[in-house]
Amino acid sequence: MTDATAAIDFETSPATDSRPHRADVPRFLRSPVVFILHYLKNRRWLFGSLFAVALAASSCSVVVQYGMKLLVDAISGSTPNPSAAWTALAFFIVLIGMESLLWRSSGWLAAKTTISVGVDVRLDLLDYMIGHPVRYFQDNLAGALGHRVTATAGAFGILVNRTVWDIAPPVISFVGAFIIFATFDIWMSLTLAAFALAVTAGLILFGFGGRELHRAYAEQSGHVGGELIDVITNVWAVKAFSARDRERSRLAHAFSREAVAQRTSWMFTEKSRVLHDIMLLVMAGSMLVWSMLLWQRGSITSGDVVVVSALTFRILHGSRDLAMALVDMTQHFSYLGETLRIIGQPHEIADAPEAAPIVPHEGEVEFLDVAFAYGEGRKVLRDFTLSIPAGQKVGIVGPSGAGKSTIVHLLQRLHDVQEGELRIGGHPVVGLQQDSLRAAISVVPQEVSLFHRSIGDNIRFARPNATDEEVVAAAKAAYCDDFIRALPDGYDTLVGERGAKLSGGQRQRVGIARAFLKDTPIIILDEATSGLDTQSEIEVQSALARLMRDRTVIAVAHRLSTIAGFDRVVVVIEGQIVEDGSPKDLRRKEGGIFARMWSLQAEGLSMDDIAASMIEPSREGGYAGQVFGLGEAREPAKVP
Ligand SMILES: Nc1ncnc2c1ncn2[C@@H]1O[C@H](COP(=O)(O)OP(=O)(O)OP(=O)(O)O)[C@@H](O)[C@H]1O
Repeated sequence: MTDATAAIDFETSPATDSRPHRADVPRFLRSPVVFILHYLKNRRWLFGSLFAVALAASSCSVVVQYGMKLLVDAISGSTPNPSAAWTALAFFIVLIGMESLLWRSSGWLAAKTTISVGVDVRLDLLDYMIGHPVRYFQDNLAGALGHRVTATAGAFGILVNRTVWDIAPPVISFVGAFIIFATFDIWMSLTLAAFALAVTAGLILFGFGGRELHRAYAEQSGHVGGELIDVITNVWAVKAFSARDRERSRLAHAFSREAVAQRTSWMFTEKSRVLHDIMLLVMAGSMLVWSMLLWQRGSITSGDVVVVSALTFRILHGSRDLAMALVDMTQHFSYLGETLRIIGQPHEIADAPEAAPIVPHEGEVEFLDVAFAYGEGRKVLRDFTLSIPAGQKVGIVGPSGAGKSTIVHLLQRLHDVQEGELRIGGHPVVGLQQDSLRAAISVVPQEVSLFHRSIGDNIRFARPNATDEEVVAAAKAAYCDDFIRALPDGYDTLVGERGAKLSGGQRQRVGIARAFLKDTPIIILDEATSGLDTQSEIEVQSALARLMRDRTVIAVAHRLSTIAGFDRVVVVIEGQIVEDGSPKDLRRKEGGIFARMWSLQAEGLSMDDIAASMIEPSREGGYAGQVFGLGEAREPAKVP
């Protein structure tokens, strides 16, 4: 992270003690202009030098033309003057050398500045982006976001480089030519100005006309890129369904649509070149004729004719670069604006300014009258109260959609509660920094998320400063050590994309090893053993049993057998606790829901089959929550 990022200036609204805090967006992400100025200001001396050197180099290139005029005048006059000719030549050569030196210096400065800003931009955008909730990454594809971050860094470089190399030189040439032409004919200067402005404006207008074509090509190209990646990612399905030819012709279709869009966009650029060539011919021809007439009348020298022709060509060539640069820059500018709109949205969940960097050491968890809904949707949790003393192991069970995962997500503060309060170790979670809150919780999810790095690094991800011995100890505790040592490179073996080279059970155990290494007072098991075969489940269960010792555990479980040994089971239906007690007591409870779930699962029914068999459809035909025999159980549950 750069200093700039570290000092990100969050304008904040006054925070209250217990309400969630919504931070405003850092200033530099608010508009493309502010964004660009932010990075220019961060390296003001380097960028200042870059622009100064570029202006000096452009000026030099105009003066070089003047040097040529002096040389021609010295050798072509009626009385040749060798000493003036040699001086003019020396002046000319020195200027050419200076111009090269200045342009090369500008190249060096541009490389130094834009490359480092490219690093900063990517880190800053990534840093801010990671603060968005998980839902944001579900709504915006990961590949598209990654591409946007990289392209934005590129866009900044293009905007700077275009300004330095395509805008500064023609503008300086124009100003220089205007001054030089004015020394022999002011009307010539004014005509040149009018012509150059008309050519540039005409080309810009024409260029804007093509924006839609270029945009259509960019869209097609992005679409085709996505299709190609989709096929490669799903190569298993392509092979399994013998779909090679089908997919090939599907892609051929997409490629040819892209080719049409590309050709149209390219041809438009060619048309603008033709237009420019015609303008160049008319203007350069007129200026040359005009200067020749002035020379014929003896008003100007041969050198003046040379400088008029050289500068006219220079300006006209520059005008095309200028027009194209301006069109291109507006496109990059709007891309930047779009990126800032997507990435620079306010964080839904942000640390309050006074949030404490305290890592809770006690594993006590309290949900106090919590209500929660996703967006404007129905309430997923209502009047939800649950107190879990430190060290207790609680299983949360219930049908699909009951709100079980929501409960554990709220605990990690992936969302903020809308009513009530959530406390961990006695601290309201909204009063803690998110990083310190999460440092107190280890999560073993159903799908452990692994990086395409070595298996050792993946375990160490939980605690980057852990020693090799600690990593191995965690792996041993999670029953991973044996299988890791059997891998070709042991702990250095790369695990493949998202851990593809490991089995489901092995991935789970790596997840458990991470939790051992993180060593937190609270453990969340989010359906950690579903989807495993019996052998894997036995291994994972043994690892979990060790992990859970002396910690608070909250486990979302579909298979009731996995929580049979827990201290407590909470049955949740439609966001409310309907039963709460030890698994032993609940299993024995006459007519109890858990007892019926248990016996139905023993008969081989899944949790959803059980839920369906226990919920009676309402008269309207939907499930209105008419849960059999839940009248008493719907009373707020008591902590055992
Ligand atoms: N990100 C989300 N945006 C909108 N609604 C959501 C989101 N996540 C969950 N829901 C909804 O909230 C309700 C509770 O979901 P939750 O995932 O907590 O249930 P669950 O009990 O864990 O279900 P399952 O056992 O199927 O995982 C469901 O109706 C679900 O559709």
